[in-house]
Amino acid sequence: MIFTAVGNYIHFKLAIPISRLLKATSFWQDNYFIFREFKYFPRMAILALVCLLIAAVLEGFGIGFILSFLQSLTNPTAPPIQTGITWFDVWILGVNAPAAERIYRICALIIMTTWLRSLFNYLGQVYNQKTQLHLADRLRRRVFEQLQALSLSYFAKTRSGDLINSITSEIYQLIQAFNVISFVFTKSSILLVYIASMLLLSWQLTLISVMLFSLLSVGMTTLLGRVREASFERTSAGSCYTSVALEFINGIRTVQAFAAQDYERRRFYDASTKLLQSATKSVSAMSLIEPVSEGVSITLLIGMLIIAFRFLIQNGLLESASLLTFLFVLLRVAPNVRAIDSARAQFNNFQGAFNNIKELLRTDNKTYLQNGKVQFSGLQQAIRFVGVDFGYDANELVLHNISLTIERGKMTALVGASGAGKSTLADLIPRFYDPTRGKILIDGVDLREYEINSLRRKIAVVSQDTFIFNTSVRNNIAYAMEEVDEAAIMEAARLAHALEFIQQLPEGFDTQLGDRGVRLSGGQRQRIAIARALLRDPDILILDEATSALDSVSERLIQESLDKLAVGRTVIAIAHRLSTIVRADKVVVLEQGRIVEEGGYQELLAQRGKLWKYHQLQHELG
Ligand SMILES: Nc1ncnc2c1ncn2[C@@H]1O[C@H](COP(=O)(O)OP(=O)(O)OP(=O)(O)O)[C@@H](O)[C@H]1O
Repeated sequence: MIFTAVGNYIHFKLAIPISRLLKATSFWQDNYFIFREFKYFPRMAILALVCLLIAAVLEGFGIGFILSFLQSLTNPTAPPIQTGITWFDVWILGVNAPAAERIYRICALIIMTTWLRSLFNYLGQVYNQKTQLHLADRLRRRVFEQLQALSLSYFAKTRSGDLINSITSEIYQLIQAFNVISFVFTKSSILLVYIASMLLLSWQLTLISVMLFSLLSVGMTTLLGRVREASFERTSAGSCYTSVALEFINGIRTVQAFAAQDYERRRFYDASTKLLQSATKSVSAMSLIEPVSEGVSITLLIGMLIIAFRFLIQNGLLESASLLTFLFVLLRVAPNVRAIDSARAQFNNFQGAFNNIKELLRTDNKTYLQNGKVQFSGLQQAIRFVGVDFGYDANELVLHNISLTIERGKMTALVGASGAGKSTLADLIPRFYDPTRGKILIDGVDLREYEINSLRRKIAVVSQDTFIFNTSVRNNIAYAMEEVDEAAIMEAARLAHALEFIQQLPEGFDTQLGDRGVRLSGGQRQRIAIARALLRDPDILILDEATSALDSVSERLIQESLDKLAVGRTVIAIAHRLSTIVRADKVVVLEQGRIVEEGGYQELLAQRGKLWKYHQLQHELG
C-alpha cells in the first residue's frame, strides 16, 4: 500500500512537476467543454483505459519475470525472487522446485505475459482510436450545431477560410492531441509499475532518481512554452492560408479577368511561407525536446551510478547485483520519461487547435437569434414595423425609425438608391437579423415570439445572389424538401420559365450543376431560384432583384409568372427597374435607411416627389 502511494506520488512528480500539475488542473477546466464529450461514449473510453492499464501492469510483470530470470542465471544458488503471495509463489513461480524447472517456468511466464500484454495493448489501441474517432464526430457535430445557431452577423464578420480550417484541420489536430493523452496515460502507468519495482530494490536510489528526473521535467517547461507559442502561430497561419486558398478558388474568374494571377500568387506564396515558417518553428522547438531529454537523462544515470557506488555500495547499503538490476530497470525508465516529455511537447503543439475550437464553441461572445414558441400558420392581417432601427454594427445604423405596414395579399415594393437599406429591411422579415431597436409584428405578435422555422417555412426569398448546390437540378429546385411530387417540380420549373433550358441539359432534371452552379448562366441560376421559391408555395414572397439577371424578354415572361403567383400572397419586391413594380399596391421609397415616401405607384408619381424623379431618370435613360 505504502509503496503504491509513494509510487503514485513519485509517478506524478516524475511525469508532471508541480507547476505543470497546477497548470494541468486549469487545463482540464479550460478544456472541459471538450472532455465532457466523453460522456457520450463512456464504455469505449473506459475499455480503452482499462485495456491500456492492464497492458502496463503486464509489462511490469514481464519486467519482474525478466529480473527473476536474470537472477536465476547469474546466481542460481540465491533464493528466488518471491511476491509474498504464497499460492502464486508456490504454484506459479515454483519457488520450491529445482533451479532448472524455475527457469523454464519463468521463460513460460515471460512468453505468456508478452502475448497477453500485446493482446491488451491491441485492444486498448482499438478502443482508443474508436474513442477518438467518435470524439471527432461529436466535435464536428457540435461545431455544426453552433454554426447553425449563430446569427448571420457572425458569418459577415468571420472569414470562411477560418471556419473551414477549424472544421477540418483543427479538429483533426485536436484528435491527435487525445492520441497523445492516451499515450501519456499508458507510459505513465508503465512508469508507475517500474517505480514500484525500483522501490523494492532500493528506496534511496528511487528517491534520488525521481528527484533528478523531476528536475529534468521542470527544465523542459521552458522548452514546452516555446512549442505552445509556435502552435498558436501555426493555427493562425493555417487559418490565413485556408482563407487565401478558398478566396482564390472561389474568385478564380475575377482573378483571371483582372489578370491578377501575379497578385494572387504573391498572396498565396506569402500565406504558404508563413505556414511553413510557423510549422518549422514548432517542429524545431519540438525536436529539441528529445535530444535534450536524452542527454540530460544519460547524465543523470551516470551521476546515479557514481552516487550509488560512492555512498551506497561502499557503505554496504546496497549490493552490486541489486545496483545492476536497479540500473537495468532505470535504463528502461529513462526512454519512458523521454517519451512522456516528447508527448508533452506534442500536446503543447496542439494547444492552438484546442484554443481555436474552444473559441468557436464559446457562446458568451456570439450573437444568437432567440427562438420563440408560437407556431406561425400563415399571415392573417399584416406585417408591421414599429420604430425599427437596425445596424450591422450597433454604432452604425443602416435603418432609422422604420414604421411601415405590409398588408396581407398585397404587393409592397421597396425602391431607393443602392445602399439605401432595401435588402436589409427585407432581411428582417425572415429574421436573418433582429432589429436593434423597435419591433416587427406579424398579426400583432412580435416576430421574436414565433418559432423561427415555422416562420421561415412560410417565407420564400429570391435574392440577387442565388446559391446553387452541387447536386441535380431536381434537388436544387426541391432543396431540403422531402417527398416532393415530380409533377410539382416540373410545374414550378415551367412557371419560372426554367423548363425550356432544363430539358436541353444533357441529363435534364438529373443534371449535376457543379459547385455554386457554375454550369448555369446567371439568368438560369435565377430561374432555378424562382422555381425553388414557387415550389414552396410561400405565404410571404420576398423578391430581392429577383429578375435582375434576366434579359428583357425573359424578365417580362417571368414577371408575368410572378404576377400570377403573387395573387393572394403577400409580396415584398425590391427592384431597381421600376417597370417591374408598376402593379405594386404600395411603394416605399428609402433614402439612407429612412422612409422618405410611401403610397400607391400612380399616387406617388402624381406627387412628383422622389419616385417621380427615379421614374424620370429611368425614362430618360431608356
Ligand atoms: N452584412 C453586412 N454587414 C455590414 N454592412 C452591411 C451588410 N450588408 C449591407 N451592409 C450595409 O448596409 C447598407 C444597406 O445595404 P443594403 O444591401 O440593405 O442596401 P440596398 O438598398 O439593398 O442596396 P442594393 O440596391 O445595392 O442592393 C449599406 O451601406 C451596406 O454597406
